Amino acid sequence: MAQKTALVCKLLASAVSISHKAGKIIRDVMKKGDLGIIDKGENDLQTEADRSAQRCIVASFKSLYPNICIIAEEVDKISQNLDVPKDWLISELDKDILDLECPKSLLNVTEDQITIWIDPLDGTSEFTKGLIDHVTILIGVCVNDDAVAGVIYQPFWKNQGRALWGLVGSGVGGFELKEPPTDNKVYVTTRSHYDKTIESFIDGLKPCEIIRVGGAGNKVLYILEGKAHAYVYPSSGCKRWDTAAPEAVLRAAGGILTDKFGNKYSYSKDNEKDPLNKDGVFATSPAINHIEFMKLISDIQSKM
Ligand SMILES: Nc1ncnc2c1ncn2[C@@H]1O[C@H](COP(=O)(O)O)[C@@H](O)[C@H]1OP(=O)(O)O
Ligand SMILES: [Mg+2]
Repeated sequence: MAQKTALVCKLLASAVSISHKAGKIIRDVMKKGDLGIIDKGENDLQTEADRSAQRCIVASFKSLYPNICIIAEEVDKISQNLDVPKDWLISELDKDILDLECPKSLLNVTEDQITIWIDPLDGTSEFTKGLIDHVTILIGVCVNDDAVAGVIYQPFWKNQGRALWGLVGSGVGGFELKEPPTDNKVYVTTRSHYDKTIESFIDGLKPCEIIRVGGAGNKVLYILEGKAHAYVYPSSGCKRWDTAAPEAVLRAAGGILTDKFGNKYSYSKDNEKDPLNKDGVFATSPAINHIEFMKLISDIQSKM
């Protein structure tokens, strides 16, 4: 008898397929040239690409899994309109993901345990400035408190886009996992939310190389592709939809993401009303001892 596909694997297979369509929607908005920028508040923008990509992703998930809790970044009326063109409703399941063996611990997960956190366009500030390589689509599948599966989709990778995925207990795919250099330490941090607090942290980390780029998904990709040892963001501002998918892919690769005290964020649906990662984001490569790294962070904090 054919084995039933586990729910988490099905959700990841959907996420990969849906991300390809949302990526095409984002590329089309960019091609059209009118981004329809709205300022949501201090240093927090939204464009037609954010709105349309979210509508595609949420409408597709809702039509396939009507009972699963979905939390997406954009909360305005347009973004919440799920009456989308028919070809925006993606029901295919990515075949490579369906071929994966689901880790034992995730085999019996039920719909009520799941929360899907969605950032339809991470790196909006960079997108509006034409820094399209910083942009990603983030879809994180969480079971109770934990981010267990995720897709980081780069819509502008080689002009066609690619989906990078991870499943905790199984592995990662869609890219080549690389180790960071063994000589000097490289840290990646914010481009658009840089301030005095971050500058002091960075000063405490020296000697090192600092790379400033946009997007939480993009920064975790720097780690996964061996271009950085850690992602350092000591301030508030990033939300659970920014970190759910990146954390899942990073964990699947053997890395860790926590707040500045070394504590994990919870991705349960209870966080819907307060999704802020208020104690920052510190993510490390599988090649780095996260506990040792957080001791260094704690020393820097005590001196500030
Ligand atoms: N102060 C903030 N206000 C709004 N969004 C923030 C803030 N800080 C971080 N973010 C979100 O976290 C991501 C990573 O931050 P940064 O690039 O500054 O390191 C950003 O791309 C942005 O997501 P988004 O672009 O989806 O709004
Ligand atoms: Mg974001």
